[in-house]
Amino acid sequence: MWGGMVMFSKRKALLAIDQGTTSSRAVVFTPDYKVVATAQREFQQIYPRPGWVEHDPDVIWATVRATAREALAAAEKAGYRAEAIGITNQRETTLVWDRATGDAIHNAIVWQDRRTADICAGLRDAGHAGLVSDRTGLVLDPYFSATKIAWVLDHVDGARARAEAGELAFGTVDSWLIWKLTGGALHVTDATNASRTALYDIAANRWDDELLGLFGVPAAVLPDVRDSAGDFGRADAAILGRELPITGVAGDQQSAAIGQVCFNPGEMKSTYGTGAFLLINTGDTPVRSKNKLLATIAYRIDGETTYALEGSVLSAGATVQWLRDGLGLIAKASEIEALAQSADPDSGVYLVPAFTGLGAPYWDAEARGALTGLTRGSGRAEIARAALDSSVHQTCDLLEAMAADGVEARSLRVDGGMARNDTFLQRLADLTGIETVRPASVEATAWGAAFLAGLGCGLFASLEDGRKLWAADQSFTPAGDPERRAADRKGWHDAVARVRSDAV
Ligand SMILES: Nc1ncnc2c1ncn2[C@@H]1O[C@H](COP(=O)(O)OP(=O)(O)O)[C@@H](O)[C@H]1O
Ligand SMILES: O=P(O)(O)OC[C@H](O)CO
Repeated sequence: MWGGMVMFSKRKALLAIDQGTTSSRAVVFTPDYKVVATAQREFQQIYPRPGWVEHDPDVIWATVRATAREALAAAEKAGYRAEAIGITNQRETTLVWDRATGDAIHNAIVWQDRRTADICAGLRDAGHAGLVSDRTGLVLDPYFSATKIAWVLDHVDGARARAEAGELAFGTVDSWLIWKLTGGALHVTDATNASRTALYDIAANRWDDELLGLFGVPAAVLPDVRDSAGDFGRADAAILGRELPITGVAGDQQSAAIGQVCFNPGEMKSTYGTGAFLLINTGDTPVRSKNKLLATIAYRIDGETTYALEGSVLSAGATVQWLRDGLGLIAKASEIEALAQSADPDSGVYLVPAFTGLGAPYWDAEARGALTGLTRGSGRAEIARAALDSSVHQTCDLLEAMAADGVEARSLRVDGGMARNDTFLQRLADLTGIETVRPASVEATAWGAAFLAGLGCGLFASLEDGRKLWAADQSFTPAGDPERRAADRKGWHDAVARVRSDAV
């Protein structure tokens, strides 16, 4: 007791920084997965040309710093003190900065950006797709960082020469944030983020010289790759108010898979945010898909790599946003549920949301969206239902591709903004024929990073500590008529066939 004041020690907590495509969030968790404080800032999307998507690197950093400070302060007020930071991030998004000044030399080129579609097509035509998929588990598509890095080096005056001279650094958003948080002390990333660059040999766990040559990326720009839990330096006291170790890092979809405790082969999650990303744990070996799914690193802990097979859908929640912002059919995303329920279930209307092309299993960067099957009886409700169904059908496409690769799942754990929508989840169970489970907490992505940070700083001993903390909220059991399902799937495939860039 000093001066009449009783000093209580604060309870331990973990700060997750979740830097997403549309917003930056900070969440402070207790070690038993309770949310103590959150802060969130949306930021501007920059669309310089059709198919191009950029973010301002300084805005990414400013929103992360502001939300982290706000969440830490709120947690302190509530009696909690963060012990460590975990970072999770939109993946593939590419930044290049000047090592001397710490300033980015170009806007971040976002994963959705298609500006390098021609470069990818050229490399495919020249027969390089096999090398890329063998080494990286990825397909040759503008989605991944490699061609975006080369684009920046070739379009900013003098950048290529400066990169070769070691003056520039490349990073995905995690690297950029660690660089900023540590005051430029560390240029690092984790294995999950490295596995999304198309420059990383996922089996050998190293940057690949042949790929660096193929894509024209100088090795001097690359970050050091670390385990997903461990030492990522210390956030400078001047930035967050006090020094804090960064001890966990993973790309956001891998982080969600960790938060959803997909630790055994066959355990699967699907996150429905802007896009939708389905990851199934495939154990200690990457599964080489014959159906254009991605083999990726799920996490690397204590030097042991666990792999996942991933299906990436480019537009899921973004389709709901388009109904809200583009068409004005709804005022809020949540209104889509009631509207879709009022639709004629046999309307035959399909929406193919190929706004930025189609992801897995099509990988058609040039495809563009369509609404098909319209009649005079089709209205707002039918379009809303078709919009929700487009995420259901795209999930079915992924599961069918996985099954064709010999990877089957028994149940699907869902999270992300759209997972609040019960109508959507019931349709998902009905059309996939798989039990669909929503966990008690929808914070899987942020929790995954907090959990990794807890592992990295010794608050947790092993992954099994995470499993004990996961609980289900609601299960959606498949129902519905198989004939209607088959007709629905056929209707979807017909609609997709019409938008394919190679369709005749
Ligand atoms: N009730 C709902 N039904 C359908 N979609 C929803 C609902 N609530 C939110 N969404 C969609 O979920 C997305 C937001 O999810 P979130 O996980 O926060 O995304 P991200 O991390 O990609 O920014 C938005 O695209 C929004 O349109
Ligand atoms: O920011 P999100 O949640 O839309 O996730 C983006 C993915 O990481 C892109 O690969």
